[in-house]
Amino acid sequence: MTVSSTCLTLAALLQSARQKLTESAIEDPAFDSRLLVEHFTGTSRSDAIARPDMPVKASIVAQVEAALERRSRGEPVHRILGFREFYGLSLSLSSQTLEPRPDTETLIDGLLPFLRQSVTRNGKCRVLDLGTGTGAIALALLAQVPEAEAVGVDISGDALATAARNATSLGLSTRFTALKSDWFEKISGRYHVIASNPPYICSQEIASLQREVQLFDPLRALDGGKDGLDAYRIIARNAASHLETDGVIAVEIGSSQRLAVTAIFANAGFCLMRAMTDLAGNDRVLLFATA
Ligand SMILES: C[S@@+](CC[C@H](N)C(=O)[O-])C[C@H]1O[C@@H](n2cnc3c(N)ncnc32)[C@H](O)[C@@H]1O
Repeated sequence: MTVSSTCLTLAALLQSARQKLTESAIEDPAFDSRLLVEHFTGTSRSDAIARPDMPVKASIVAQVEAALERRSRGEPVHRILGFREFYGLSLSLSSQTLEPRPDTETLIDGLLPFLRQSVTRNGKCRVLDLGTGTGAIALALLAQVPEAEAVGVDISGDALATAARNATSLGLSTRFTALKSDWFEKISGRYHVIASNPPYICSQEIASLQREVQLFDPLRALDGGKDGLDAYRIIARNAASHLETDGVIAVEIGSSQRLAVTAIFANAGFCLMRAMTDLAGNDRVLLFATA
């Protein structure tokens, strides 16, 4: 059965949407179809239980149908919705922003104690988020620590516009500055926290990524150069000039990069304070301080 652009009940729409995504071999058809139907119908999970016979207008059914078509062709569900949740915040996406991943929330968990310590010690905390994308890291930290301020750097003007929009819609714009810069090029001053989830995939591995990632996440957000480590070398080389004495650097890494990234930062004069794994138990975040 395919979704047709006629009036349907909510239950029938949910069922046919799920069936379409199952037939298209989408990995989690139940989850994705529910997200799309709820978004376009303005309903919630409880409506599906309490009001299964609720009529859905043909025009809304048509919107769901178009979204299912996009999903069937491989477009990630959050790209279709135009937003994704990150650390409890709803963040708008654009074509030049990476979709923030749940694994990156590990970096927020690792950094929050340092932001709070810095506020206790200094009355403030200045954060530099290198490669800010949607603003995910900076905005999640600002939302948790009201005394903190952040500069979000990116090389993509489109990503910075998206990050600034997200800051405004979350009521965080007075503490967030979006700055176009090639890593540290336009950075002046010192920060208590330098955070980054840089591109870290080896160039030659990009072609073998999942099609959702390869086709819909921007290449600039993924490609870390020949060995995937280009951005870490730049960050490690420049961090000392922009870190407060008792400051902390936190980087997200690929699951096989722990030793290589630790060596890059050690050579630049930093010691590993903490290594953290993600929800799947893979190495994901490293925190460094001045040695
Ligand atoms: C993996 S994405 C991370 C986005 C976001 N911080 C997150 O965690 O969801 C890497 C980001 O680095 C940015 N980037 C790539 N090269 C850059 C450069 N030379 N200078 C500044 N930002 C850069 C990309 O545009 C992208 O937004």
